[in-house]
Amino acid sequence: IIITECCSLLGGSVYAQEVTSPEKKIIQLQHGAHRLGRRNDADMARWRAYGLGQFIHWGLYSIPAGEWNGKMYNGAAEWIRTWKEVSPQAYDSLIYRFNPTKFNPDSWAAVAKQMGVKYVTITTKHHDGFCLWPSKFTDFTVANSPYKKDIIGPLVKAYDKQGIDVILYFSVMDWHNPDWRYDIKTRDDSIAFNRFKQFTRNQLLELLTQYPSAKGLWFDGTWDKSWVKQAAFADSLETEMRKLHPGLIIGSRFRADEYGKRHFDSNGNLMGDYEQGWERKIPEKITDVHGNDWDCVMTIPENQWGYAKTWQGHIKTADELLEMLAKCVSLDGNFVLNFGPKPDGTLRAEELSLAKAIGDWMTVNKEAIYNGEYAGFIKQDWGYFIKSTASNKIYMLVFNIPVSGVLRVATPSHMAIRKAYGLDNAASNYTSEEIGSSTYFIHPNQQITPKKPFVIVLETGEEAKGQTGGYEKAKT
Ligand SMILES: C[C@@H]1O/C(=N\OC(=O)Nc2ccccc2)[C@@H](O)[C@H](O)[C@@H]1O
Repeated sequence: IIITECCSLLGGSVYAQEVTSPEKKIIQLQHGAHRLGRRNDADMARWRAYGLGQFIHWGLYSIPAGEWNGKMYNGAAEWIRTWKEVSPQAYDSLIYRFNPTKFNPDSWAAVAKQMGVKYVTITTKHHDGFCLWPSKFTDFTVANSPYKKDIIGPLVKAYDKQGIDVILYFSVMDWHNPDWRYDIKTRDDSIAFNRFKQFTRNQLLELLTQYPSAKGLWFDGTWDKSWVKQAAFADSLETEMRKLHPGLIIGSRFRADEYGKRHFDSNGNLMGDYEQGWERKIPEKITDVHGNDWDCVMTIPENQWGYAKTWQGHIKTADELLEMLAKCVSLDGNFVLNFGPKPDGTLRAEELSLAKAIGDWMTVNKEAIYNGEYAGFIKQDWGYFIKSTASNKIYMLVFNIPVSGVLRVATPSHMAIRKAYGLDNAASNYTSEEIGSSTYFIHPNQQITPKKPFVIVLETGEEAKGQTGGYEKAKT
């Protein structure tokens, strides 16, 4: 600044010096990310190709369903135990009312199959500590409910039978366990929490041993200081789980590094195999995901994961959810839609109807979603581009037709469009017109008045050498 000031006083001018930022100091970490960049093994490639997933939140919270003593809880139904109107003991006594007589995992898996999901994430234990499997490490499980039987095993079996992979959701935070602590302040806290850490390790190894076909673990309830301070323990537990279950997929929410950094370590590197930060939100552009794999988990109402008697506010439509799905896959992510089954084991009508609508669309358009990845095309207002790692085709997922009726496409340079046709039926074809360098209009050959989002397939190829089409860049 001084130089600039002197020069300006002398009437000179100082061009901005290219200030090279000092080399970013790498912090030596024992418990940070153990891998840079994406996992490139077959198990992760399978996860990357899913596109569409189902989340299931089911447990004791499904019984009150957001209502207690006739009053409605205005938070997320699965958090009702924390409501000041609810005594923890009274909530925990719900175990004696858990008896989903109409639970039929095959019917859930059939709904998921028709919907077109490739994987399901199911709550084995949510924050309330109630286990949907007969864990040997606590009495607070289905085994001691009127239902008595294991829920997770039959669910895993039913979904595996449909060819839908299973990821097990596990909450580290466990409100029922007396050794759970939000922070470690005293020696007694530390003694109790050490017991809790062993309990957590025992349950996780138990789940991986009982349900070996599970492809991954979706961790939650890991944001409190007590767990954030367990960098070394969590790191060695993650290593132990991966050794017990080669290929296991674990997201960025499980553990913090030794400086308490979560999701991304102190050097900005992703912890775990994919970013788990997109809860009820979707990245806007590809740079928001930093080249990582990621999933977006989404509720149908604003914020209800467990079954809630009445849904407040806006309930997302099938078209909204399809657009979220398209946006996620177009930005290299998976879209995971949540279902909150009723206490009797049935699914609510609104969820069944949305699953059907999404499934009907997926039946026609699934090749644009499965194996989808970022296409590298400039985003256009009419919708989303997805490139298929399987077909190598480019898919245009159209949600907003311009008044001109013509869809603009700017291809990565030197890529020409050879052919364009509708996925709904190849007869609905389109003509591509080159209007500029690597820029095209896609003209429908007939009036398109679709009622649903639709997909145009682009077959592309290398522009002939030297074919500049006479488009000279302006000299500025
Ligand atoms: C999928 C959801 O995951 C949760 N929480 O996720 C969070 O990401 N919580 C959060 C996010 C930012 C800061 C602190 C907590 C749970 O509390 C909720 O009941 C549901 O299971």
